[in-house]
Amino acid sequence: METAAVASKDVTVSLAEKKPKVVFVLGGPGSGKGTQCAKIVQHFGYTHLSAGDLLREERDSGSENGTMIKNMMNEGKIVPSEVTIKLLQKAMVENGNDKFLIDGFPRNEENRAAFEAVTKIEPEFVLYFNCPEEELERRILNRNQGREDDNIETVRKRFKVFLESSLPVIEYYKAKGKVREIDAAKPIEEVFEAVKVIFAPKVEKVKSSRCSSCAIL
Ligand SMILES: Nc1ncnc2c1ncn2[C@@H]1O[C@H](COP(=O)(O)OP(=O)(O)OP(=O)(O)O)[C@@H](O)[C@H]1O
Ligand SMILES: Nc1ccn([C@@H]2O[C@H](COP(=O)(O)O)[C@@H](O)[C@H]2O)c(=O)n1
Ligand SMILES: [Mg+2]
Repeated sequence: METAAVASKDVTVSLAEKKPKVVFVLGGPGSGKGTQCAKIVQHFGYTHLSAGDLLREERDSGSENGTMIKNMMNEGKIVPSEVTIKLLQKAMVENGNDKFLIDGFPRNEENRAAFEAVTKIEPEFVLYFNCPEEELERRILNRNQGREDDNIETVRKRFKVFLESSLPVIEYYKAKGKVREIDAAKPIEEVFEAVKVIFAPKVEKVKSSRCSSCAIL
């Protein structure tokens, strides 16, 4: 226990020194977070960390938390923040990159407040994929990736948790002017066109004065 606490402190210190740039990626189950993150990685050099994928790896690793994670996921419930944050911290410290897309996190107020308190990292912004429930259900039931939680009963529970616990987090960041909302009901390439606008470097507006070395106004 003492060793685990020390290891966790070391990770926290390393992360504080690294000061990574973080973008949170949120949206209902099946809204296309993973699909769009893969594209952002290719075009904009971020590293994609999916909280759900990290929890699935931990569940399957034979760790002491495995059974608890499995039960929570099958019920569509949110795993205690301590577990998820340790996995995210470790993944960020071990990775050479300094800019991360954190997909599916923070899922509730507890996730949000604990991440901020432990890591002292404030996201650059929150990318929010907004999509109606009927479309989410259609996508999840056609996904065929063998996920135990991709069944109609669990999807409905996950969507309820999204409305009750995750939307308030999005509202919290909206009030801080940090949410970039995307209509995720459109086809994949159209959604990515909207995503690109958000990630593309902003070109500074040229002042309307005469350029001294050329004839441009
Ligand atoms: N814009 C889109 N239009 C149609 N299908 C899509 C779109 N985006 C993603 N999909 C498909 O929907 C399914 C869910 O997408 P994805 O896995 O990216 O969602 P997610 O938000 O990561 O879901 P989860 O929260 O369950 O991990 C996949 O089969 C994907 O190919
Ligand atoms: N912050 C999180 C993220 C995910 N979970 C659990 O994992 C399930 C799947 O997540 P996806 O993002 O891959 O859909 C989710 O339903 C939760 O059970 C979590 O607890 N905390
Ligand atoms: Mg996903």
